[in-house]
Amino acid sequence: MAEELMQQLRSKATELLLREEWNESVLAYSQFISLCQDHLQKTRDLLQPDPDDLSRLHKSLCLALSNRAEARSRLREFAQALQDCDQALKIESAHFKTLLCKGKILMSLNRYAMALDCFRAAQLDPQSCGSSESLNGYLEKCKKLEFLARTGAFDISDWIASRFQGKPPELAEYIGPVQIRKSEISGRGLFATKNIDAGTLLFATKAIAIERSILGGGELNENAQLVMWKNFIDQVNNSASKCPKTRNLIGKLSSGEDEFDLEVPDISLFRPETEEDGTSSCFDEKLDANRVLSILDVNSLVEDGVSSKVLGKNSDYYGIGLWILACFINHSCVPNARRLHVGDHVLVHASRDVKAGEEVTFAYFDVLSPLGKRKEMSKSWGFDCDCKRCNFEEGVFSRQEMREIEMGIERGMEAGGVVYRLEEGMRRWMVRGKEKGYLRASFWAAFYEAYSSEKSAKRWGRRIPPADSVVDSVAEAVGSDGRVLKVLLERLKKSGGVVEAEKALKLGRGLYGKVMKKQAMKTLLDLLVMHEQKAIS
Ligand SMILES: C[S@@+](CC[C@H](N)C(=O)[O-])C[C@H]1O[C@@H](n2cnc3c(N)ncnc32)[C@H](O)[C@@H]1O
Repeated sequence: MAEELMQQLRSKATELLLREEWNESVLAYSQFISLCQDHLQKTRDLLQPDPDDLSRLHKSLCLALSNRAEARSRLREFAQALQDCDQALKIESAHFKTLLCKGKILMSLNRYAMALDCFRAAQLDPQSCGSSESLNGYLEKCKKLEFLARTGAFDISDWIASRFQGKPPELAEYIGPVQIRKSEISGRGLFATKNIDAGTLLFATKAIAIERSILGGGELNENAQLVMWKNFIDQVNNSASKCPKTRNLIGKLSSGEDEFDLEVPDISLFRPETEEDGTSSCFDEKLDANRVLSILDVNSLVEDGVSSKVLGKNSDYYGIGLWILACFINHSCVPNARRLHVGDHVLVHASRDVKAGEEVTFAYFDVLSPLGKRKEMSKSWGFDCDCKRCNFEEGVFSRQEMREIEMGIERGMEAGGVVYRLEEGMRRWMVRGKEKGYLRASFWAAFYEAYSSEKSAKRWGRRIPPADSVVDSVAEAVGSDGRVLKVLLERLKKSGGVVEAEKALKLGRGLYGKVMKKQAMKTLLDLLVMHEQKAIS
């Protein structure tokens, strides 16, 4: 009787699995597994259990656990799916299907080294011959990702060479020379553990959740943004409910209050290989819905896709996401890092040379803007920026002459005139070195306009500084930026020059990172100029 019921349940579960009805299939397998375990226990309790019966039941149980793992992995319930795999492998340590399933789950969780062990073990199973093609495919992909996760040696050259056609390249999660420490800016921050040169990848991480949409203008836009925000919150909650580790990590993020008291998590916690540490049990009490909202408010980032940005495609495109490790980076108006979005990954690299022990910062908003505008933007982020540039500029912007320059801009003063007055002012106020770069960055719009127009360049001639020295000082102060690089590229196009070409490549590395070969970088820089020209015309 029990045998018959088991047979029926097994057929039903298999059918549901084949029909890809994952939830129902999990339920049916769970019933079958429980019956099978009972039956196994009863058979074992017999005075003389039949070894064939035991072996048959073990096989059935192993296969059912393996199939339930497959269904659970399709539902992205990875933790439970892994438990099923481990139970199945306890019964049959070389079970091909289970090893393949476990390898795929571990790969989805970015635990490449462990996934490789599974695929290699599966290769030893004689059953693997029939499925060798897909197994070899996974094995090769996993080897590549394991190498990337270990070395951070990403290369997106081919994708750029194809003008971002097709899917973005497959990337791994990687953590480079950084650690989390208490920050003098606020709460915790990310710090360099060694000297790093511009373009070096600091880390790459995949989003916990991303919600993307094409938004139109007006009221519709506002409604669509609300819907997006709601979907995004649902996605985050969904990820958190399915993975205790994700839940635990989200719980470590700032909700914007009492940042000074927040614990400083060890960077190893963010490595995909690190198992859940058990603290999640007390976690649910802390992570209520309001807290999730505050956490997302403080930590979510707008996606800045390199492909759409460079090609100027889909200007209405909007994506919002949560990239956990990036959440520990504080803002500075003199940032030393940038982010590059490729697919669902964010790659954070140094945008200029960074010293060991220096805090890694990126810009939450446009830092090529004057102090007043930056203060507004920082307020809307819920903090008052207290960086050295803001502190320095507080003093300078209170000068009467500075106010006159700002008023001149409002009244439509010619860009060359603004630049001239600012440069003259800096000479009189004895502003030197980096601080010159700060103020030039604040008035970048005027510099940009002055250098972009032939008429202005002719009119102001030597009374305004040469563009390349301004580009150098702004890049040194605030790191690489597409608009700054563009001025250099325009000059390069007109007058050539090896030094300028090298300088442009260095700025390009600061802007996009070292994740592409020289030729691909040149292609990207050409695309950048073409897009800017289109945007201007
Ligand atoms: C994404 S978190 C950055 C990491 C955060 N410090 C932590 O301990 O988790 C953003 C929050 O950090 C703080 N923050 C970031 N940059 C700041 C700055 N320049 N000045 C003051 N507070 C800043 C603000 O409270 C902001 O809401």
